[in-house]
Amino acid sequence: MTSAYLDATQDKTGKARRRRARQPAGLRTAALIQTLAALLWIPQAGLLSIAVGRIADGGGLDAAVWPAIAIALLGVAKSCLDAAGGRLAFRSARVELTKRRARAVEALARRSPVDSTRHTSGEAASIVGEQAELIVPYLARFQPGRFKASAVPLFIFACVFPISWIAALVLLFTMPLVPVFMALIGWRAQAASERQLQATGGLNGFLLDRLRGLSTIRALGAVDATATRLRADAEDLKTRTMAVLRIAFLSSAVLELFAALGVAMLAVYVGFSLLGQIRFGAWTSGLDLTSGLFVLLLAPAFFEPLRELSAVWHDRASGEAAMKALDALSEDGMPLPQAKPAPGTLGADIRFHAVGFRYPGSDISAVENFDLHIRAGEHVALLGPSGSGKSTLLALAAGLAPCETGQIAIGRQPAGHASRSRIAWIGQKPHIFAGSITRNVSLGRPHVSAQQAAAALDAAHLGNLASAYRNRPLGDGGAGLSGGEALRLAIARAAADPRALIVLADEPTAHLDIATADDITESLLTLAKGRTLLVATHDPRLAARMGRTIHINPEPAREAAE
Ligand SMILES: Nc1ncnc2c1ncn2[C@@H]1O[C@H](COP(=O)(O)OP(=O)(O)OP(=O)(O)O)[C@@H](O)[C@H]1O
Repeated sequence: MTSAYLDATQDKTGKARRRRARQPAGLRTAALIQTLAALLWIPQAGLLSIAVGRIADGGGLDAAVWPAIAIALLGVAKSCLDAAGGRLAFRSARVELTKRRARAVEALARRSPVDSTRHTSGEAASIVGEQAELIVPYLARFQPGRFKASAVPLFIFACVFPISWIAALVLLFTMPLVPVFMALIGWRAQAASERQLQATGGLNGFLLDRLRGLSTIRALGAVDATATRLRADAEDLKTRTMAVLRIAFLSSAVLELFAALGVAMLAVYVGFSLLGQIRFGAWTSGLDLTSGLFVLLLAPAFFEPLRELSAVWHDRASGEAAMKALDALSEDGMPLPQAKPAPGTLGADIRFHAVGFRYPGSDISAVENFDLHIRAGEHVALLGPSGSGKSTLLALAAGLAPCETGQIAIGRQPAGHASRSRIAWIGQKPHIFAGSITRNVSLGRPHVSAQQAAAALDAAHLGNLASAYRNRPLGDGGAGLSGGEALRLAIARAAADPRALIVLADEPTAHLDIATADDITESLLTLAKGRTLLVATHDPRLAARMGRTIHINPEPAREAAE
């Protein structure tokens, strides 16, 4: 069986290109098994016609015993083959889905977190978790169904033609109408399914985003506007889902109509032939009961695979749309730096050499030709106006995005995968997970023990809070913690990791009152003892506590040792 579904692969330049991929071997075998099961109806129908013919010729019930036993045995074999084929198809489809999901998740994990062209989290979760499931019925039911629908009618046609050319002709003329109409409908179904999946992903993304920002929405009185938008999106999704369902029902109705017409025409022909009213169409003088019944029994079986195919026709549209969405997720955007580890130790000094960087889709460089050497154990502040590229420099040093020009070395290693394990990052808005404080500090890292997490909490002056929350989990997004406490928790996360030789902190004292800011500064300095510290800040009090301050301007950076 030839290939039939789309696949996205990466060429050398990282661009995704589409090609037709071969079906998994399991699906091809499953299609063959299911087709064989359907073909067993031909000998069953033959035996049934012979048995009825013998009884009608006065042979009595005895003449029908052996055919009846053979029919029963064939029936058992048919059921077993059908079940085995279905099972194999389902398993192969799930394996294929897992492969595609893994590919999409790996591609997502390869992308830089600072790439704003990434899919929204809600949309990605919706595609990987929910929409991807639509691939299973498509592969497990539609693909074998299509093979069956192209093979079984041919065999039945080959059996009917030697008995009656007119019956074969009826089948021949009614059959092509079915695929033609289904193709026409399928065309629209594909577009409708894509629109529906887009709406589902969009709604999920919107919902997740607004749930995260619920307190902002409430605080600024935007609840009504958000609810109205949500209602409009839900209505839109409903309309698109109904469009898909309408097309699915229409395709089934069209097929049932043509199948019923074909069977009815054959029944009329066979009936009148047996009554002796029609004497043409058969190769011999006319149809007898055995051959007439055989043709009549095969007629529904001729259309059966096509009817089954129409029942799963909309699976194709939604399955291919889901594959497209999953493949789009698998496309690479701005990758995390993947530089191969160089010989030599990681070290704790940072060297920026002629570093330049531009965000995807932006015409302006966020950082241009930046040079700086930070010695191991040194504490440095990056000071500069908003938008001058301080956070970007920190992200580049953390190996969260590749430099466009120049390079950054951590010790003797290029900033990237290897160096990330040596760096602790304290972001502007640390994410606090729902759960215990200790788990929020250890984050499940195997090299961070419960004792290290407790010591880090003490060092970040969160010991009392940790005792108060011993039996109580923190709420979603850090509900229950003040802004200063959330920042201290982020400091504790960094302090708990004994492998982190370098600490990067992005505006750790922003939006805090002077007393809390001073407190955070002290915690940061305690954490950074014996480690390299690079802080992006607007806070002159924090900068004054560092060993050196680097002033950054949007123009080429200038260094001022203080
Ligand atoms: N993820 C992003 N995608 C696209 N552009 C971005 C992204 N993050 C920052 N920028 C742009 O890059 C430039 C530098 O931003 P950056 O956040 O590094 O500045 P900053 O000096 O840290 O600013 P602030 O002090 O306000 O935090 C800005 O023009 C900003 O709009």
